[in-house]
Parts: sequence; structure tokens; C-alpha cells
Amino acid sequence: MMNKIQVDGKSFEIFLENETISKRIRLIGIQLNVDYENRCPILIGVLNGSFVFMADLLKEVHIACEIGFIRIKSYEGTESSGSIKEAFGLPDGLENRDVLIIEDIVDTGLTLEYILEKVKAQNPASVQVCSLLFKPMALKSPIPELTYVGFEIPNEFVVGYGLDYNDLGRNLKDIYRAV
Ligand SMILES: O=P(O)(O)OC[C@H]1O[C@H](OP(=O)(O)OP(=O)(O)O)[C@H](O)[C@@H]1O
Ligand SMILES: Nc1nc2[nH]cnc2c(=O)[nH]1
Repeated sequence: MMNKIQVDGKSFEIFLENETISKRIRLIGIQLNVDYENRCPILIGVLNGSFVFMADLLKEVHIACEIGFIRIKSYEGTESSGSIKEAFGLPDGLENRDVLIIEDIVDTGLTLEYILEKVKAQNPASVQVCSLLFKPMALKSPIPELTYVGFEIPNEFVVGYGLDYNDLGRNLKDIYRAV
């Protein structure tokens, strides 16, 4: 494991080691196994960032469940978090289902706000969110559905474990922060 790395010419330092992440995910898995026992939830991963977390989390989830993925495209212009978004691949048939949205990170919360609106329009039995990372200081408005959080982190840019910098670094085992 390297303490300092470069991704696309930008410097990052180690922040969360893979072993730390794995331990936390094991605990979240236990919590989900208890909370969703006999409910057959549908877990919906938000691409691209969530694919590593989703895969590792699912290895700790032993109850019956279904899996889906959704892709959100932002049309950003000059703003860092664009407000015009479009969703691709949201499963239909969520009526009366227990839905669990899986995110790698909740930053401003705008992406999640958009997804939650789309999901709720299908009248699911319940909607909760599970995010590996959460930046409370960056959140624009509260998200009551955010029940499962791996790590609350400061308002700093992070990369690795599915998270990219200019599309690079998603394959890093550990999570790094910008220095
Ligand atoms: O809370 P927010 O400020 O909306 O930011 C969080 C979103 O940003 C990232 O996705 P991104 O749009 O970078 O796409 P990616 O997953 O393909 O990298 C991340 O995966 C979340 O979906
Ligand atoms: N890679 C990455 N993507 C994000 N999307 C929202 N916040 C972040 C972040 O800190 N890092």
C-alpha cells in the first residue's frame, strides 16, 4: 500500500485502507441482514462509483434480495454539481417493494434527491439509502432516508475504491484524499 500517489497528475494521500473499509462493510452487512430479514429488498446501485462497494457489500448480505443498477447523467455546464439530471435503467415494478439505494458517496446530496424522487413515484413499500461515504458539511438539504453510512468524512475530494478523478483511480484498493 502506497501512502502518497498521483492520479492524472494530482497528488493524493492514503485516507481509508481497504482493511478498514472491509471491516465497516461487514458491520453494515450484519445490520442489513437483521433489518431486512424476510423482506426480499431490491438493492439498487448508482453507477459508476458504487460498483466496488456494491460487490463487497453483497458478499456480506445473506438474506434473499434482488439487485439492480441505475445510471445518472448530469448536464453540468460550469457548476460542479449540475441540477439537470437524467436517469437510465431504474428498475420498474418497485411498487410495494423495499428499496435500498446503494451509493459510494453522498456529497451535496443532489444526485440522491433526484433518485429518491424517481423511486418514490413508483410507490415502494420503503426506501432507504446506504452510502459508503458521507460528507455532512457538503449536504445541501437533509436526507432522512440516509440510514446506513460507512464513514462520515470531511469536505475533501476522495478517490479510489470505485471513486474516480477524471475517470481514473476507480481501481485503487484503498481510498485516498487530495493533498
Ligand atoms: O451528492 P452529490 O454531490 O450529488 O455527489 C454524489 C454523486 O457523485 C458521484 O457520482 P458521479 O456523478 O461523479 O458519477 P460516477 O459515479 O460515474 O463517478 C457519486 O457516485 C454520487 O452518485
Ligand atoms: N471521486 C469523487 N467523486 C465525488 N462525487 C462527489 N464527491 C466526490 C468525491 O469526493 N470524490
